[in-house]
Amino acid sequence: MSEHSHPPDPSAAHAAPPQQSDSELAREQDYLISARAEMARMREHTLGLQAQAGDKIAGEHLAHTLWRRAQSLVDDPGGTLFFGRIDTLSRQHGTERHYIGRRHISDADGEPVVVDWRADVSTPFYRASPREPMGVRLRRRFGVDRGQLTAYEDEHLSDPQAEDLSGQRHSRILAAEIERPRSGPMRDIVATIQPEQDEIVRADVGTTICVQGAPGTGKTAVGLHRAAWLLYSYRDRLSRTGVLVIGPNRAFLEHVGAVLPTLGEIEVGHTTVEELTGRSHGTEPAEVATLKGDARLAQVLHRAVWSQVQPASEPLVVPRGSRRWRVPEYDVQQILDELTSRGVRYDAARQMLPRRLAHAVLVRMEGSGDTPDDRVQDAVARSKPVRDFAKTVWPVLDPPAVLFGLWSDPAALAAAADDLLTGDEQRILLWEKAPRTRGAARWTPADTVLLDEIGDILERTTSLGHLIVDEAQDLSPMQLRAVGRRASTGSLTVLGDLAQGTTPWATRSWTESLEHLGKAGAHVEELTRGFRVPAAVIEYAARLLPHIAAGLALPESVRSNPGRLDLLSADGRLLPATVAAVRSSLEGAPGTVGVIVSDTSLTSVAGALQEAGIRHATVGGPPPGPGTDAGTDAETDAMEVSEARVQLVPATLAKGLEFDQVIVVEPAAIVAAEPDERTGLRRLYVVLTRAVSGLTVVHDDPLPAALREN
Ligand SMILES: Nc1ncnc2c1ncn2[C@@H]1O[C@H](COP(=O)(O)OP(=O)(O)OP(=O)(O)O)[C@@H](O)[C@H]1O
Repeated sequence: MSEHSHPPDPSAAHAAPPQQSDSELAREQDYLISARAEMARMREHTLGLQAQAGDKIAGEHLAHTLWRRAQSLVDDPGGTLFFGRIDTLSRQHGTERHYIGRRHISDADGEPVVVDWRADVSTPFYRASPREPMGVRLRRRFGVDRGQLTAYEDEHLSDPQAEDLSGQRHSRILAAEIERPRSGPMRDIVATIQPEQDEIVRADVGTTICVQGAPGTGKTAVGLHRAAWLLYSYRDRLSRTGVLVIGPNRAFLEHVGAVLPTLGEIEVGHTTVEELTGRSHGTEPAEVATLKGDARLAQVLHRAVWSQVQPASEPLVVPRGSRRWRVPEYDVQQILDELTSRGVRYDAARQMLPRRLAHAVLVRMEGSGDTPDDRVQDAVARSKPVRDFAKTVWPVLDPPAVLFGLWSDPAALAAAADDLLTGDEQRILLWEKAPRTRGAARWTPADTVLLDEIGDILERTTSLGHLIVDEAQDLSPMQLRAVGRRASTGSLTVLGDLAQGTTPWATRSWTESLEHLGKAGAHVEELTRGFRVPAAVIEYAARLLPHIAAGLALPESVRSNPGRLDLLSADGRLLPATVAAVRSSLEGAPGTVGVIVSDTSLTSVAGALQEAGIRHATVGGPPPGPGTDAGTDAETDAMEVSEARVQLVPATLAKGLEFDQVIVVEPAAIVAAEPDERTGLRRLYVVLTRAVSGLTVVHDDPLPAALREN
């Protein structure tokens, strides 16, 4: 690699002054200026277009599309329109040069000035290597600061002497991006997507991929960029069928929610797994929730629904004029048997029943010499005797009624659970005291997943085009089924880390999870290079791995900064020591400071920070009670999490988040807050791996033994 500009150190590449003396850099800067002018021209052109359509609604739609297009062409003077360039040589096209940016820009003749990073021609920018140059002679990466190009780095890939320089250790620009202190919500990584990540991002639309990866290996980033790439590459299909991102909680979605809009994709839904299946009000012991998440429940529910179809115990009798037509029980039963074995949903079959019964009546009419036509069949199907008969043998159901029946009636549960659940298991599922009506039932989160399953047995759930499921290791088999049925005709990107599973029902194997998702056999890819956590911190956290997920590969930090790790014993003064650690982090470096505490210590730590005058916001909302930041400090209270440098984080909401510096308060309490030690240590592993620059562990109680081992 030849480097034509010299940022003082890797992490300062963004701040390096423009190299005005370098004529090549100046030429590239001129190109950027002309690209900006072309983009302004494109915007002017779009603004000048009139929305002319056949009718009012089409006109409004077109006007909205034009407005959105004009919005997407607003230039951000603080950013750059391209971050890379490739010069390629092919027999077909000769020498070509492409500038790679976040969006496509063309000149007045329609010739590309900047190509979208998602276009096929951009692929070699991410994947080419000296071993496989993909026709690339030159790959150039640009250093950028406040809208200016500050540096560039070249790789001459067709040079047989060239070494493989794709790793960030060799690229200051790449290193600078990775080492950048974190502040605010997650950003896109389009300029620096790595080859192994790019393979996942650009996998074909029909491909379901499962990505196992240690903390900070870029799973979330890859999933979001995959969504953006899919929408670009299959726009028509996916804007019709939809793309949805599913994350563990709202705090996580706020952290990642800006990435897709920055990439120009505003129509991707973001939801939590709980929101996916509806609101819940009740709580229950982990043991019960775990059982409700067991895949056997799918069969129990299936039986509970289909057993509502009653055996034909009476003939169908339909009076018409002076005649009474009679369909005997065994003929009715044949119709019921045929409908139950067709593989259609309960409601679809129920709706077919009246016509089937009417047909049986018509056959009898014909048998006695009548010549009834379709209208007669319709009339018979709609007649009261047929409708009443159909309703009796094939009742209308709704999910709450079915679940209410199971949880309140031991006989009903026993009939459906039969050989599937033990007597003890059935006992813990039953309500101790059943609510009087199903409207009064306080459904728990696990119940809502079961209601969703019943809903799907009754009526097919609409499938989307693509789903990105993050932190998927935490989903129960029944939750996985709920996600999977929303991708039954689409595909999935499943992201997670077995070592970070903190629910009682966390998955043990991706093979199993994929089966529950309805995508058995889908490819599992492992990412092992860590872009967030520096070596000193990841090595410390990895002491927990043998206790939480033996067999998983140690993550390899690719950060050149080894990071800072401080273990502080508080000597009985936990809160003052925490405050001091926060102060020192604030003074020591720029970027966010995440203070991660056990959920039960949230109030006391919030009080201590506030007393010390440290402005902060609490992830998930301020804790209740006096002496906290709720209501007592208007300034703190009003602060958005995304704006706060100091963020107080309950350990249960830390998953998926990252902070420039992290202070973990009292690890023993974080472990003890979980129902068992393994889950506690997994929670600790999650919180210890949130730091980009430095980790401080403040403790009064002894550290968990697993962390003391070396
Ligand atoms: N190719 C890359 N270039 C620059 N930064 C990257 C790259 N890949 C990942 N990162 C950064 O590394 C950090 C971690 O990424 P991300 O949150 O996607 O990891 P993760 O595997 O989902 O982590 P976790 O399992 O801890 O939630 C983010 O700041 C992300 O922007």
